[in-house]
Amino acid sequence: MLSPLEKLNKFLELEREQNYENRAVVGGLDKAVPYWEKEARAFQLPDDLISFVVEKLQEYPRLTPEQRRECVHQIYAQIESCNASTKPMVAETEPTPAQSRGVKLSERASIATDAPVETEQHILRTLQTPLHRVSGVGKKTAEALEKLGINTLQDLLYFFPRRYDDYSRLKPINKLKYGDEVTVLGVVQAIASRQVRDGKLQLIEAIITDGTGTLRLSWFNKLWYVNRFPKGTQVAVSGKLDMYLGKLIMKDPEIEEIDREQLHTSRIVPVYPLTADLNQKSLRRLMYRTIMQWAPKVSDFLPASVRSSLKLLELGVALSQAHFPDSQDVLDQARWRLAFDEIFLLQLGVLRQKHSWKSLQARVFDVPDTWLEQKLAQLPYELTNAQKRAVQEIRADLVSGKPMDRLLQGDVGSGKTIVAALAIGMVTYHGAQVAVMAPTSILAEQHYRNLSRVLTQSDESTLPILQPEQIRLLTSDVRGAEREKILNDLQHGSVKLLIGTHALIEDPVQFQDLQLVVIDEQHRFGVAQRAALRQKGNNPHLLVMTATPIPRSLALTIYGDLDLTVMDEMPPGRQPVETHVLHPLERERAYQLIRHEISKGHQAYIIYPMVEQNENGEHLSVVQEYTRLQQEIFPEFRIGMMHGKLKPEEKDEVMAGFRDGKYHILVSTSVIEVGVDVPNATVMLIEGANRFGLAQLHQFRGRVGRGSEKSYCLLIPESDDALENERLSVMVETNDGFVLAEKDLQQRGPGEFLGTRQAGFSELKMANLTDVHIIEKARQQAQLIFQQDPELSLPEHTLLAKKLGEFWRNGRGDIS
Ligand SMILES: Nc1ncnc2c1ncn2[C@@H]1O[C@H](COP(=O)(O)OP(=O)(O)OP(=O)(O)O)[C@@H](O)[C@H]1O
Repeated sequence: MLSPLEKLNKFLELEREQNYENRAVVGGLDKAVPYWEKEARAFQLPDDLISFVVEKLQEYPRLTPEQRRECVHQIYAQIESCNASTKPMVAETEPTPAQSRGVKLSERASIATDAPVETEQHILRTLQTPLHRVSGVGKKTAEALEKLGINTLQDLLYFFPRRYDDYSRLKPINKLKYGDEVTVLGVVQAIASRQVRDGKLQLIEAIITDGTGTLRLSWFNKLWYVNRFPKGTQVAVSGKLDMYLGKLIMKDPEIEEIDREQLHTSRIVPVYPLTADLNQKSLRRLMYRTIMQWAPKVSDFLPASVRSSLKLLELGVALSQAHFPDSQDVLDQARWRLAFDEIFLLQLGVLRQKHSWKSLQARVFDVPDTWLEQKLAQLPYELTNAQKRAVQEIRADLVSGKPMDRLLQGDVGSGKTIVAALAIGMVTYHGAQVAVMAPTSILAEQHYRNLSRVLTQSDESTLPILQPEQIRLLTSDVRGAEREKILNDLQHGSVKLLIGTHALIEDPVQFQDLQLVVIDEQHRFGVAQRAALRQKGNNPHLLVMTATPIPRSLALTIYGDLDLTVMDEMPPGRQPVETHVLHPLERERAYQLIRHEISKGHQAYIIYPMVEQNENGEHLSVVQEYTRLQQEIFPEFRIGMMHGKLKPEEKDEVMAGFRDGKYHILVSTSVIEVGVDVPNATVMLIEGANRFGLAQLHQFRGRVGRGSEKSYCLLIPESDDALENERLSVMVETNDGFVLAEKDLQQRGPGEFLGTRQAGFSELKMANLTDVHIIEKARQQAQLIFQQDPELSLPEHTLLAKKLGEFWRNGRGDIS
């Protein structure tokens, strides 16, 4: 039997669909209303809801179609608000088939008649309900949403539109002009398909009308549109107006069925990301119901002081408006508030992380002045002022009794290795152990070689700090007996310095006395991985190194838990690398420059974006080009080839060969992006340069110009696309890594800039890490709260503490 709300809903649905014939199912209005009213009272629906609906339905027959739609909308809104204040949209038990069948308002109403009174706790718990248990969300929809990472009601509230269609700025059809790019609303008057071009193509044509005129639409090969948008469907179409036989036409427009009820509530309509199993219309309906019911109930975790000082929208309002905005202005405010939340939580977490480390005790590693002076005197060069400052700061950290948390940021070639080596020396001087973690095995191998050379007495340019057997390399390629021996020696303390990839975090790796962790970060490890490696010791000191200069706004956000040392000075004698963007047809000029440099005794790199050609053979690849270069272009030179698919011994052999001058040219993929140090190389040719970000190109370029010889970097994009070349021309204009990083961040956004492997920003849905204004405000507020209540134990911070834990667990993996 249908409940009163189900009956009303059925009636309204038929009304909405203008399905007058079927209205007989629920009887005529004059009969339906008194009957409905009686039943509604028997079901103890709230009196005010009943009288409101009855009053509205009685007006109904006298209304114009436009007013009727408004009336239906008002009834819906009233039921929504009534539902919202009395019961959750959630089935506390598994839904019955009737409950999971559709999206009926009434089902929700009937499920929850005996729902408990909602406390804050209850709401928080309910928001964690898995979607498949939410009434009105079918199994298929729940599964499709799960694919988008949306598992609970709360996730749904934070599942923001991809874009918005602003129907408040619509043009009526009779005002359209040739060339306009517009969105038009109308009803499909006719739609049909026919075969054209000897049956090779299906042409679909439709006519829509909005009462002011008609507009013709056409598509090729979208046969399913004929069934998807039959006559009478209310649609929104977007595209550019063209002319055909003197009449306006929109060719291949985007088309979408429109919910009239939503157009009434908001003229700026959200467009959500979809998967194959979701359609915009039903998803938007689900979102509407969820938002209307739940957004107003969400408790605001931001302390009132923060909200009022920044005049932020209340959280519930911000969530509703971010989905169904009343105007562009409120939408902007809503997005600001939600972006602020994300950065604020990130900053607050970072401050707590720092506080929790700083409250720990760490071992003191003091070295006598004479030790340091003696080591520095053994170097073949004098440290730059920036290097000296970095060494002093690290030395001060190591005697502070608190764990060091330092980020050493220095542009390519600024000499970070020797600074790290001295830090390692200060700790191993006392017999303790050090771990160095790098993001790739090539880089780990490079560090192993460099640090082994610098730290053991192999020639006059090195520091006799460790014996060669005290330094070991551990990557996933090191296996069997060799691995066992390393792990054993590490546990017994005879290995003092272990260098490797994230293999170091794995369980079997046990140190006897780990006291310093050095991470060559390249933004590729998240806070969680740093913490995991740190767990291997007893509050060890931490030094993070990065060669990509990070714009300040970003550094504060992602590395706010670290103290910062910037090495902003290059060793003396460095000349800027002369950079040119060449047309693909000018490749021979590049080859000539390479020949010329090699004839002077120098070496060259040639970089390709791919290891092997893809199926279409579109992109130049290392393997094919290596053969061509060796046979046709440079038969007189020895060429080495390097890419990630080589075996570790092969990589070693190639790198060592290039360093020792056995190869004149090294052709490689991006594996040599960072850390490779061969000062004799003076030319870097980058093919497919358009496929790399500016910061990455700068890293490549940093492989040359490492000595005092003049060096060159040649960029060849795959096409002569003017825009692309414009982007690359920034490389010609500046050698300053900071400028390039800022540009890169603007061009590609933080996700790309930081690299796909960056762990930890999945919780940033609204915020853009380039928005310095929000970052500054969020940082100030986070600092204020943190100074007041570092443990977030005041009653007004209870919700905030909870939210913070949730945010960091979901997005960044850890917070203590
Ligand atoms: N103060 C200095 N004077 C002269 N040469 C130096 C000085 N410091 C370092 N070098 C040399 O500069 C080169 C680059 O140093 P290093 O490899 O440490 O750079 P880096 O900062 O690690 O750069 P990248 O991030 O590109 O690897 C090395 O050949 C090193 O020996």
